[in-house]
Amino acid sequence: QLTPNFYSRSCPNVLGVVRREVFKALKNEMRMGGSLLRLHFHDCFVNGCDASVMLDGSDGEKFALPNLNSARGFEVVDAIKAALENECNGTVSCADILAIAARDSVLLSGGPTWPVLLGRRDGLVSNQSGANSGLPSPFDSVDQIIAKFNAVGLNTTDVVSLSGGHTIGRARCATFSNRLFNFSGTGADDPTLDQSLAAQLRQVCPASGGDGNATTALDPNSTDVFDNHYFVNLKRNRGVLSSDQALYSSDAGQAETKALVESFAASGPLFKIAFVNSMIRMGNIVPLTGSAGEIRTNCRTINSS
Ligand code: HEM
Ligand SMILES: [Ca+2]
Ligand SMILES: [Ca+2]
Repeated sequence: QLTPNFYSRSCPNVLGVVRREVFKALKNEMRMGGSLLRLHFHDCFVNGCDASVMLDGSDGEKFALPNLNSARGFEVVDAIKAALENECNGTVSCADILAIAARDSVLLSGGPTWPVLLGRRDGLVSNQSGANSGLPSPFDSVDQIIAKFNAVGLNTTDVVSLSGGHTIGRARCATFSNRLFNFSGTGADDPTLDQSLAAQLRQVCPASGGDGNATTALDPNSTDVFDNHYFVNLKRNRGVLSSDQALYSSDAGQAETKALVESFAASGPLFKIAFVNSMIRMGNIVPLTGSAGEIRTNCRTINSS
């Protein structure tokens, strides 16, 4: 059972310390807000929110396809952890750090805030395979993505509201360039991709050669601001990932996701309320509590006994 007051006696400044470190990181690079939000998501979907994503080691989640050359922000988490070890050693879990840093990243990007529930403990294992099978892919259908959310206890509303996390951050060409050239062997672009955006994206991701790691904003024209513009984009066929656009355009019986996109596009406040609600639900995915797991000293390694 998580609670917002978990550290009120053992580490009363925890929230201030994390806020200060996240602020520093975003001042240096606004994109880090997106990277930290995504890290919490990738943690919670694999073995629950237990900081498994943080563990080093060649069979760890960091080497799974959705994370390799993609997940970022590990050094910022290290800095937060070091500051907290200084403040109240052996007390705050890496899993809770990821949850607070995600909340602060959203707030400092102009989004909503909420009381973060705390008291998670850190897990002892991290496997590539769990991340490969549990994390949604940008090439998944809406039905496949819903199934992966259902598998961790989240619903279709959570799929759409949390996809709104793509209102900030960036994506590499490798994750969407299949939409730009000879889409699914049709000889043309993805028909659900706006032509002028397609032309823009082809500048970033040229057909041949170029830098496969080049990136573009997931929410063109509102990159660093946590707003509902992402949903407005979807209504204009301006979603960057195929999995984004499919929430609105999929003809595979997804009237429900389309209706949710419509309502979040129409109302920023409605989106923000739904996002907060879903973030709390995501942060509750099978947390280790009580004496399960441990409080890591270094987020990258389990404690030696
Ligand atoms: C619904 C299924 C989802 C899919 C298929 C998906 C896929 C992706 C992909 C492919 C990228 C780009 C990665 C790269 O370029 O290497 C990305 C980035 C991102 N995702 Fe998602 N994502 C999903 C859900 C979420 C959720 C639930 C959140 C958080 C609430 C989230 C937050 C982000 C953020 C903030 C970025 C940008 C990260 C950065 O700039 O470092 N995504 N996502
Ligand atoms: Ca995890
Ligand atoms: Ca935005």
